[in-house]
Amino acid sequence: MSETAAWIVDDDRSVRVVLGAALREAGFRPREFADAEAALAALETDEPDVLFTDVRMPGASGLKLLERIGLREPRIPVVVMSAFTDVASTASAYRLGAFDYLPKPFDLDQAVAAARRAASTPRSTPPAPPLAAASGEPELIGGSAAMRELYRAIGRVAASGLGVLITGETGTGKELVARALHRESARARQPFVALNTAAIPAELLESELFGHEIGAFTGAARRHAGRFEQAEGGTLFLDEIGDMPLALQTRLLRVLAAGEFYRVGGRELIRADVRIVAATHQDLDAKVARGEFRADLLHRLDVVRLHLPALRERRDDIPALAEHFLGRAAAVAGSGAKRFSPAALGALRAYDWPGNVRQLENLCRRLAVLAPGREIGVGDLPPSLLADAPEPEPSGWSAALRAWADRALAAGTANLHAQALTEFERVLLDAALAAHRGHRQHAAKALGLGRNTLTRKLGSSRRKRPS
Ligand SMILES: Nc1ncnc2c1ncn2[C@@H]1O[C@H](COP(=O)(O)OP(=O)(O)OP(=O)(O)O)[C@@H](O)[C@H]1O
Repeated sequence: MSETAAWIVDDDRSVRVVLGAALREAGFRPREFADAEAALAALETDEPDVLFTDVRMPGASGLKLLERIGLREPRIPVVVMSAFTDVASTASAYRLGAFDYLPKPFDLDQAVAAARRAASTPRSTPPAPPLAAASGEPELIGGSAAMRELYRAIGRVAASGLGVLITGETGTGKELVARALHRESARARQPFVALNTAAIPAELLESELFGHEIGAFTGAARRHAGRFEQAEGGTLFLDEIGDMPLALQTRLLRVLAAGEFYRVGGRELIRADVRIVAATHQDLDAKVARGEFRADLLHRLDVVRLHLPALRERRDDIPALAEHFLGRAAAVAGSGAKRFSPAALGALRAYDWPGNVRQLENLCRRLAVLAPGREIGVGDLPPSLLADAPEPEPSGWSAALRAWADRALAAGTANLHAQALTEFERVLLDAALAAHRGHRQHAAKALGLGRNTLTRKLGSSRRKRPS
């Protein structure tokens, strides 16, 4: 590769050095800047083929830099790097014309791949105009890797205006994602209209979608604007699209293809400038195979697919969600601030949540009102939740232990057995004490040890603990 100039703007020297080295190795010519002002000054006389920028820096932020580059040299592809991976940050970067958004800490291969893509993409697309995001709606919560990836995808596709199909089990937040897609799109100031296909009787669905004229059918006493009309210029969210009857699927497909429709019983042709975001918890490909869903409609809706993982597949998000819902529910109920004990949070984390986030939210609402004390303990949780909790599997840590042992043996580490035992006890004792807020007697009981044994072990584990 001929030498392609890659600029790195980051106040963190270690990021500049590590990323610079990786880019150099990949054939780029890196140049480093500690702040946005220095990069802007350099732009007076030189120009990179790709520019990486951090967001939070002393002086002008990376987003400000992106905006200024957009005004001066809109063809320079800018890759934004940030630890802030929520939908709003990601989407505002894309709105300001970012070429890509890398969540920090990032993988160097990912960064190099982004640089290659940027350098080889024809530079003709001007950035989309900036747009103030509406707010006040519930924000998506969760910082697990799966959710961060989702925020990034939302940020990327929101502004594109493409049709999106959101898949995921019931209660995983599909409607919230649809709202975020709308909020971060150029249609944000137009209406967001939702229709749950499964909640409306099949015979009423057509007039719900397309509206009807007076007398179009028995009981149609007034002209009614359908959801398509209500959503004009904005986004129509079709939830549970898999439940749409075949005849209506055919009509929907025609409307989407033609961009216009008639109300039921109407003669006036109505324009449909609507972005469709559809959602389903069903396997639509299987429905297509069974002849229950039109393949051509699926292709039309499924331009981009966003999958929402089940809550049990991102257990790391459970404590933050639970605390958020509990705080909100307690405020609404006026029942005073409450919190979960660490052991209760552990139990919530272990449960499988077949109803996903909605089930967790409902439980928190109940607990905010019904749990007596300020701290919600394991005993306040419904027994069904505890009975279903799977026995934790030791296989996860035994694999990690094995990997550690293999490495330590290869490195010729001395006293392997003693080291492993010390660590084993330390982790167990710390976990039990944390779960019982430092109460030794309770922690000992939970571990199946006598109190004196626990105290002795604590003494020796503290002595052996590396400083
Ligand atoms: N990541 C999240 N952060 C905060 N709240 C969430 C999150 N995910 C879901 N919720 C909340 O959980 C509830 C269910 O979410 P939502 O209605 O979007 O799910 P859904 O997947 O559309 O469900 P269904 O398939 O049953 O229609 C809502 O009250 C929503 O606000």
